[in-house]
Amino acid sequence: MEGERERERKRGGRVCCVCNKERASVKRPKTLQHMCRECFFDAFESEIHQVIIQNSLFTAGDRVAIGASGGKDSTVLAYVLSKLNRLHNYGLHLFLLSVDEGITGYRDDSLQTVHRNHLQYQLPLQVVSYKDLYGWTMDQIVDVIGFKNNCTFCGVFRRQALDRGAALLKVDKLVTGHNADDIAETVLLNLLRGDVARFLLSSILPFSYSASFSFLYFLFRRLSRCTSITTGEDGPIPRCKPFKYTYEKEIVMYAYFKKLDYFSTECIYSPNAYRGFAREFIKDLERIRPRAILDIIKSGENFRISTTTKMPEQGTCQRCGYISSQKWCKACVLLDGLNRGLPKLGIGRSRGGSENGNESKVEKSIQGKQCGTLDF
Ligand SMILES: Nc1ncnc2c1ncn2[C@@H]1O[C@H](COP(=O)(O)OP(=O)(O)OP(=O)(O)O)[C@@H](O)[C@H]1O
Repeated sequence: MEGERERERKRGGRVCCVCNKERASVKRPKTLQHMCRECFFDAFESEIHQVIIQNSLFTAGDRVAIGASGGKDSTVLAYVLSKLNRLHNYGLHLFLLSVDEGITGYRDDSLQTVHRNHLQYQLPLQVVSYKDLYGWTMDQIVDVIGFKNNCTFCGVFRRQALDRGAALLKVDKLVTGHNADDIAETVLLNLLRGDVARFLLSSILPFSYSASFSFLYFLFRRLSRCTSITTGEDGPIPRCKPFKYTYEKEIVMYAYFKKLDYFSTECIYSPNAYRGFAREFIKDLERIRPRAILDIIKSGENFRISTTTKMPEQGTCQRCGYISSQKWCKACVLLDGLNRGLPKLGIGRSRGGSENGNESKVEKSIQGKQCGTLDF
């Protein structure tokens, strides 16, 4: 063993810290360990397996839809989940589920990747489109709403489209490729948008108690939801994030070394400077201290809603039957605005006319969702 290390050192390289035989060709971003490719693949896959087992994400026989965008995260997820399913006999029936938002020059290209993945991984594919479900493509929505609030429409519509596609496939669960960086980023963004410090301060003043309480309630609800590995258990289809603890850099490395076929262009309608800034900030922290990503997730997890807090009652939308705590679901409110030529109606700019216009000021102030939040 020592001889092997010595020989490698003389050749100017390092030996893999796991097998102690092969030349290390990877420095794991999460642990900074030097590993050979095969040991990196093993470590990467077995960590995801542990997350799946420890969190009881699936039950044998489950039908599971993988939200497939053609990007690196969902492509690696489809590949790894198929592999683990075979290797550990999970007994899952896996499907690819794609939402075609109708974004020319972006989603049409990435969908071609998904079609190839469907053949490469031999997984059945279901595609649902905004055009079929809502009568509008994102290109058409951007024509009327512009670039500023289009992510709100896209996020709300995608969330529902995934549920509708999952219902068509009759699946028990939906998994998405949200990774540790995405989750840390969302925790940070929710804190930045919510201005916790100010609200914590005002919550000690009696006259502003109820406003502060409702604000913290919404903030904590978002924080605990965005860090939960499984969400939507009270909704139509539970959603899981098997990559909750998987670093983005490692997903990219894995996809690169495995030569997986994925699409890597950013959405043309989502410049989102604020999220980009949070992303850069997290990458800077990671450079200094790789654990920072996991620590931020941990902090988000620690914001829990007290079990005595009254949750809003979950009902169904009177228009389309989708789950909603209001008379109309958010997608119907947005659609109503679009169809009436008042596209800003549902995004908190105008209150007029909406049958659903009884949302509190507090909820409105935090509902401007950006593309890529974990709320879709
Ligand atoms: N159009 C879509 N159809 C199906 N699933 C989607 C779609 N867009 C996003 N998702 C799911 O949501 C996850 C996170 O989406 P996000 O928009 O944040 O993309 P991302 O971080 O670039 O992920 P990816 O690399 O998989 O595109 C994706 O990994 C995928 O599982």
